[in-house]
Amino acid sequence: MSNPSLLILAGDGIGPEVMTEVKRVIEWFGTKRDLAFDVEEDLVGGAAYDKHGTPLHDDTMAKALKVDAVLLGAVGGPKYDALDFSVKPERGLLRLRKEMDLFSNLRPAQCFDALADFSSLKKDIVAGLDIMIVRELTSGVYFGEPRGIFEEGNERVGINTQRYTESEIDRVARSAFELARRRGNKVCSMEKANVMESGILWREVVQKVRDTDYPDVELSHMYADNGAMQLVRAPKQFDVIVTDNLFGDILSDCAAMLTGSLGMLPSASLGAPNADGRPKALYEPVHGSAPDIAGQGKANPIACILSFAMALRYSFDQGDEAARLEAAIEKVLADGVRTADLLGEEGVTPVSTTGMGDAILAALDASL
Ligand SMILES: NC(=O)c1ccc[n+]([C@@H]2O[C@H](COP(=O)([O-])OP(=O)(O)OC[C@H]3O[C@@H](n4cnc5c(N)ncnc54)[C@H](O)[C@@H]3O)[C@@H](O)[C@H]2O)c1
Ligand SMILES: CC(C)[C@H](C(=O)O)[C@@H](O)C(=O)O
Ligand SMILES: [Mg+2]
Repeated sequence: MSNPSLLILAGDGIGPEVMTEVKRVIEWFGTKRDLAFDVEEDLVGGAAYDKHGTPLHDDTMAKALKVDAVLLGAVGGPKYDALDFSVKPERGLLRLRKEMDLFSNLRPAQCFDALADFSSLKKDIVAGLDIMIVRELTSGVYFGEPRGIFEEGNERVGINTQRYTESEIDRVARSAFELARRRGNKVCSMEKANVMESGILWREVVQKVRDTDYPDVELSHMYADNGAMQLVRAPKQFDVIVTDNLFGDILSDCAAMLTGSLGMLPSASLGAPNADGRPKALYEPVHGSAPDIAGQGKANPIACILSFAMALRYSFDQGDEAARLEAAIEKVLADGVRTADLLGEEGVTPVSTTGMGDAILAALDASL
């Protein structure tokens, strides 16, 4: 049988730096756990624009549709700020999400014990935190039509459209309820049904899916602005949060900070299962290309490495190996190893991106 296939798209800024550490981890699983992957690499974002004049070449798109999973680093950067909107690096990522139909974006926020003191919130508010944000990823205001900048009278008007069909809401709600059943059995759905019709429909459909097929799962509804406040006030009240594309983007950055750093938060973007039961999937850290620290060896690779752990669990049915990798990261943090974004304690000297990779590989060796 051939090895499972991975397409690595490291992208821009710190993307290639953190992905270098992920590649070492992938090699480790191949040599030490007999879990080898066929890895192919390609360009996305600004890196693809520099070579091809487009943030995602059609050949790369075709490869992404063929492989078992895609791992992505990050896209974007100030060098590309002035580009036409249609070829901006971020469009490459949005095309991947849309054409792979990755409608369910899982963004866990877990607080590692060793970092509870480091969160901007008080320790008792975040210690033991384990929530999962399910963000709808292929619709809503990111993709709705009409959109654009138009002339209207003697001025211009910028338009984006929030649009959700019942089936789009239904499928992401199901993925949230399925996940909840494997966790704390609780879903909180967030929208703004008080001001948006799309929010009214969202609330109705989520409730119907629950009443019809998931009556055993506890469901609550919350306005997304209150949700943001509650995430900072008492985040442990949540188990699974399901929300739309834009609210999910914002709420997941907020949740990331509960865990100490944006450099800690992984994500999985999943589509419908193929014939073999494996979903179309793309794994990426929640953070961006961090232009302020790019090229300095300072980036925290943990979010990207944890994204590979999610790939092991959700694409390759290797939950035990994913847990091994997560435990190695937990051990490294408990031992006090810190990249610069995780500083806060007195007298700690930060390690580089590679230094963090070295420590994680050593902890993996020690796990054998
Ligand atoms: N999925 C993605 O590829 C993605 C996500 C968000 C932003 N972006 C893009 O990235 C560029 C920069 O955006 P931004 O500055 O708003 O967000 P960002 O996530 O790149 O950075 C925000 C802050 O967090 C820090 N940070 C982020 N990841 C880190 C890591 N791994 N280790 C240490 N510190 C880290 C950065 O140094 C910065 O101070 C923009 O072009 C944006 O569009 C891409
Ligand atoms: C880079 C950008 C397109 C992206 C988004 O807005 O979805 C990012 O912020 C994210 O959270 O993955
Ligand atoms: Mg974002």
